Amino acid sequence: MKVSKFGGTSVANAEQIKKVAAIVKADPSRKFVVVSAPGKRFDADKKVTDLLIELANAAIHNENVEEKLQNVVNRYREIAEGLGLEQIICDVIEKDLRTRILESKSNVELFVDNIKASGEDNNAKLISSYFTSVGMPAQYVNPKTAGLVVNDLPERAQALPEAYDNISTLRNSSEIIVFPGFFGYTKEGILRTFERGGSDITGSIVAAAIQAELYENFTDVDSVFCANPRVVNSPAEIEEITYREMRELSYAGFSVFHDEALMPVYKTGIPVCIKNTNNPSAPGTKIVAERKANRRPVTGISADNGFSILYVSKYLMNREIGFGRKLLQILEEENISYEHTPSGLDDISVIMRSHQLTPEKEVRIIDRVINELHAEDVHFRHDFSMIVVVGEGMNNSTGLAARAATAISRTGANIEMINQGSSEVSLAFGVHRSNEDKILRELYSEFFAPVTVG
Ligand SMILES: Nc1ncnc2c1ncn2[C@@H]1O[C@H](COP(=O)(O)OP(=O)(O)O)[C@@H](O)[C@H]1O
Ligand SMILES: N[C@@H](CC(=O)OP(=O)(O)O)C(=O)O
Repeated sequence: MKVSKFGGTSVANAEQIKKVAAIVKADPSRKFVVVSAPGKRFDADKKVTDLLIELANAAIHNENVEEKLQNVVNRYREIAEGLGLEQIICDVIEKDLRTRILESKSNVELFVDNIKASGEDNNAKLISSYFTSVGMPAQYVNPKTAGLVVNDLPERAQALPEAYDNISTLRNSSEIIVFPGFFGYTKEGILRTFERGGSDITGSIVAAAIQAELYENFTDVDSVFCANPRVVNSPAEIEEITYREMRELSYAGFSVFHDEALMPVYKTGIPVCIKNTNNPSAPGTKIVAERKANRRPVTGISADNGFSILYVSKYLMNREIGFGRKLLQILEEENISYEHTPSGLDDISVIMRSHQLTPEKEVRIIDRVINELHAEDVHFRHDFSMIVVVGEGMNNSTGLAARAATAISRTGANIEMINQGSSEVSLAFGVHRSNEDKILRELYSEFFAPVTVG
């Protein structure tokens, strides 16, 4: 049995959904279909999830929501029309959305999560009706009924262990299960969404729960490329990649697959295949526990922006027992997670995602580090990118860091931080955001340009 997840671009309009039906029909083992909300139909288009966020924000600010609501409903109307479905399904969707809009806004996060999740929920209802209408008996399954229980983190929920047992009972269904991605329910029955891009996570949870032979992730590219194709021209395709390589790359910018989606399949050893809805016969990229070695030490290079650095210096810091712990505790108390902590004798930098910071938090953190840890220089710097070079072959390849640093120096950019992960499958460089793209291109030509991936 396979679980096939179709991303936003694969379900963006009627034409795409017809391709999805053909793909599912072509292989009877595709019994579980996880769907996203309709995504972009063209570059300048808006995803339904973004339209829903606009709608939720308008409602919270007591603005007139009618136009924004119609923007969403019209996307489904257009799809239903193109698929030859009865318009009644759109009336059901509109009614559902109006009910959600009228719910209490006293807890803003809860309200927004509930509106956002309707994108996937209503699309799953629509797609299962379409499957049935073309002779593919299908059943929409709500994550609450299926028991996809999650913890109570708004906009970034995580599945609880019992979710897997609950969902496993769906194995015996004789119909194709159409499951909405992106959200689950707490034990108390509160809806919570995953992080953006989180339908990948739902697919992985379902695949692990039903012990699928394969988790297929259908998107709009033939494979995972060695670098972001929006920055590097025609990057090489990756045939096979390990879970840990993919985790490192997804976390740091390979938006094609959500990094958190790797955990459930990794734990159960289920292989993943990234495939193209627009070209399903292409082999795609396989994500596996172990892959055959190739000649290259580097598998991929990713880049992501939105990082800030907290710089702290204090003379004789190295002699002070507990300094690092106390510093990180201050961040913990501000609910901030960190990514890297490169340090010298008398200084330490803490690198974190900037979205966790507010001007007030920054002032509080600086005050506490000065007053409680008696540091001499404490300041934040923003607008950094992390460029991560990843490959299983890196740990037995000498001179790789030197090659990467030399390539970066050719761009004239300054390296703010270097961090070699202890697993030695990754090497991260902190650079100013303005240099991100040119560094990515230079590193790509250093490690990939002369040879084709085998
Ligand atoms: N290294 C990479 N390999 C392939 N695609 C990538 C990579 N990095 C970024 N992408 C982008 O990811 C996109 C697919 O992911 P996403 O937009 O989330 O699709 P979906 O709508 O299927 O969920 C591709 O169109 C591509 O622009
Ligand atoms: N629709 C949600 C969840 C998701 O996974 O979407 P997509 O498959 O289009 O990346 C989002 O936009 O974040």
